[in-house]
Amino acid sequence: MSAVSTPAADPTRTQESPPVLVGAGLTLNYGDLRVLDGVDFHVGAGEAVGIVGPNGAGKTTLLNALAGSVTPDRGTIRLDGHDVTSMRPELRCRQGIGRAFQIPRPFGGMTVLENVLVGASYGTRLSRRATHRRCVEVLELCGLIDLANRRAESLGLLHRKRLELARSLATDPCVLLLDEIGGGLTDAEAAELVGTIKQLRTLGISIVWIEHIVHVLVQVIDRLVCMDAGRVLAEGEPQAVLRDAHVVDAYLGRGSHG
Ligand SMILES: Nc1ncnc2c1ncn2[C@@H]1O[C@H](COP(=O)(O)OP(=O)(O)OP(=O)(O)O)[C@@H](O)[C@H]1O
Repeated sequence: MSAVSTPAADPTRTQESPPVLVGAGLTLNYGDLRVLDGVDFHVGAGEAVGIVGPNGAGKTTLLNALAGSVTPDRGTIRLDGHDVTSMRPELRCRQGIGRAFQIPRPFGGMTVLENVLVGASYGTRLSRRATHRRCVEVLELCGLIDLANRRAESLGLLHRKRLELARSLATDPCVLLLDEIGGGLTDAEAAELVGTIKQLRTLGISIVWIEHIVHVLVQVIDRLVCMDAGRVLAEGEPQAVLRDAHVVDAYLGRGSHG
């Protein structure tokens, strides 16, 4: 790994922001292809970590492993100190790992509010009244309250992305995993999305965000991780990582980012 890595990136650190979600030594193969190769990753309480890297670096697979939709061949994943390596994704969701996907797939035939209600009913154990209140809060936070009764499939891309975010927030996550949610947005729309994600940070939610639109990502994150070929190539203070010669060579120099 590059020398950019800082002591603050040590998963054993015990400063104000203790690690909430930790992956240690994560290795995963698809047949002969090693997609994750001994990845150590962590995000602290209230911390926002960005992940960049060239296509095929293993970024989404890392998120899949953290969320539980794939199980690593080796390594462990801990949430709040508890081993969740073998825990199914729906149970991890109930334990506080929320996820928003690159391509929003709202439930068709349902309104915006109903979509968010599904997330809240599924991910939390709140009473009916509290669930409804939570959904209203989430819709307000995501700028969707005025569209609550609109059919989800009638939304434009930005609002679909907001709904994707709202659905995952409705599950009451302590860690939110975001996979290229800025993709396809105009600069103005991406700026709006940044505003929303900054608001989430004020609620103390930890964020892990894979994003090729680096200038958008760096407006939000505390720490940047660059992956290449299933490994962590560099991590640390975002601008320092972006200046790192290995990162420039493996990622920025290839022009694969947005
Ligand atoms: N289910 C799968 N079966 C076989 N190979 C897979 C599978 N999922 C991912 N891969 C391969 O694993 C490698 C890493 O994929 P991954 O999607 O994690 O990369 P990524 O860094 O997220 O890339 P991108 O920026 O293009 O989304 C790629 O070579 C991909 O083709």
